[in-house]
Amino acid sequence: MNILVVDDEQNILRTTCIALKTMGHQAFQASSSRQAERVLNEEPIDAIILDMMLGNENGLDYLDKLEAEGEHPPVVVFTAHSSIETAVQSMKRGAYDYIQKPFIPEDLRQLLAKLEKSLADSGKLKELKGIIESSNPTLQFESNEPEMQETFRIATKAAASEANILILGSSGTGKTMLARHVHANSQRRDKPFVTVNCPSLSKELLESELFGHIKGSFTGATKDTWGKVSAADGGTLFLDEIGEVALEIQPKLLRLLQDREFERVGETRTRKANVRVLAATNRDLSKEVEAGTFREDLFYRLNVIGLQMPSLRERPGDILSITQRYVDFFAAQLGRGRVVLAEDAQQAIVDYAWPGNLRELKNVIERSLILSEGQELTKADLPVEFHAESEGRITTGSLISLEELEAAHIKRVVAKTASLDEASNVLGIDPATLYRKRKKLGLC
Ligand SMILES: Nc1ncnc2c1ncn2[C@@H]1O[C@H](COP(=O)(O)OP(=O)(O)OP(=O)(O)O)[C@@H](O)[C@H]1O
Repeated sequence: MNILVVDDEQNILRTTCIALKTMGHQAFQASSSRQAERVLNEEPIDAIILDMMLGNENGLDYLDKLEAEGEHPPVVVFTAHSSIETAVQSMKRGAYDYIQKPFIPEDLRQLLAKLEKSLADSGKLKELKGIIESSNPTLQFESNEPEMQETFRIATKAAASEANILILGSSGTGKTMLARHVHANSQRRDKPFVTVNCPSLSKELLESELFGHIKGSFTGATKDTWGKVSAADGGTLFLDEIGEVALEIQPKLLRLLQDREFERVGETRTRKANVRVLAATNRDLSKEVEAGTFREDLFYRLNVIGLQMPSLRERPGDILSITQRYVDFFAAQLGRGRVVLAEDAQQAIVDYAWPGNLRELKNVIERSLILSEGQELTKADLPVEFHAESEGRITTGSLISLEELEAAHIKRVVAKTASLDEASNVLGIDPATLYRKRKKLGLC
């Protein structure tokens, strides 16, 4: 851990810092609250050891100030042997624990081990909460399809290494879940898994989100922040939609990958971060490299191991087992007991193109279960796109206008293909024309 010791007695500062270093921590020192503020602004501190007697300052006042400012690292208070009252006061005012002076190193070691565990637990708790909130059915990392088996095999093997991994695949194929799976099977599993969603932020905000910034470095930077790179220190940084990162930021990412170095926005001081980077994209990054919109050196650094997530349509042998998982999960959530997938529903699900992949499958099953009743889910319970062929069937020769025929045909081809690019290929028109036609015919 990075620990800040705040004490005005130089020899105590020195001996405590030596003891901390011997225990494998990084020690920082300050002999006044002002110095402590400075260190807190400059270093990602995990815990503070604070003496109650800071010359003519009172440690309790400083503790109150930290509390008033909001979130701060946990504080362990140093108290004199005789002042148990102060120790109790400090705990009431937000200190994590206290230690009496003079202390023996073993007491300090035990207290910090307890603190480290509780920090790790609260980090895990946050992560677990995130997973529960996104309410995922149990994930399936087994497959009947050779291509998917190969991806899972390499992912599991690579998890144990420190290699950066680039996960390619269309939207909703499970890239993020695979990245989490890699982290959960890595040596870093007890450290944070931190996601940065690259396209959701402007160039400036993305840089600050990644590396942090110092107060006043741009409009709206009202206080110093530590970015996600610092938050992921010791763990895994997952860069989602890496293909969207602006060219200006790419050299900074390259430096992080190459030298593990970065600077906060508005600061010249270089910092180190021990992060493993996993990245994902639904773009063809090698084409982006050819087009000059993605740096080749960054591409190779990220792509030490490349994993390809096939689309759901390319995994016909897995569709029904995953569907059953989703049915079981949502049925349990809705208190419906066991729900069976009728044969006509199974057939319709296998025949459908699933352009939105696993995400779409999950949504379709959730929605169908919410809207249906009984212990069987039939084709009739599935959404309208599953009935296009049979209801109001339109064929060549039907007494309808050319425009209606064209609309019906485009709609069915789009439903049966995995992407709009593929649909435009089948239709023999370019993607821009397909877009215009869909718009004109009210299909998008
Ligand atoms: N291995 C799996 N088994 C079962 N369901 C899965 C699996 N992986 C992903 N899913 C489901 O699919 C949904 C989409 O997964 P995920 O967010 O990982 O896809 P993605 O490829 O990262 O999507 P995007 O590119 O849009 O970010 C998730 O909500 C999850 O429930």
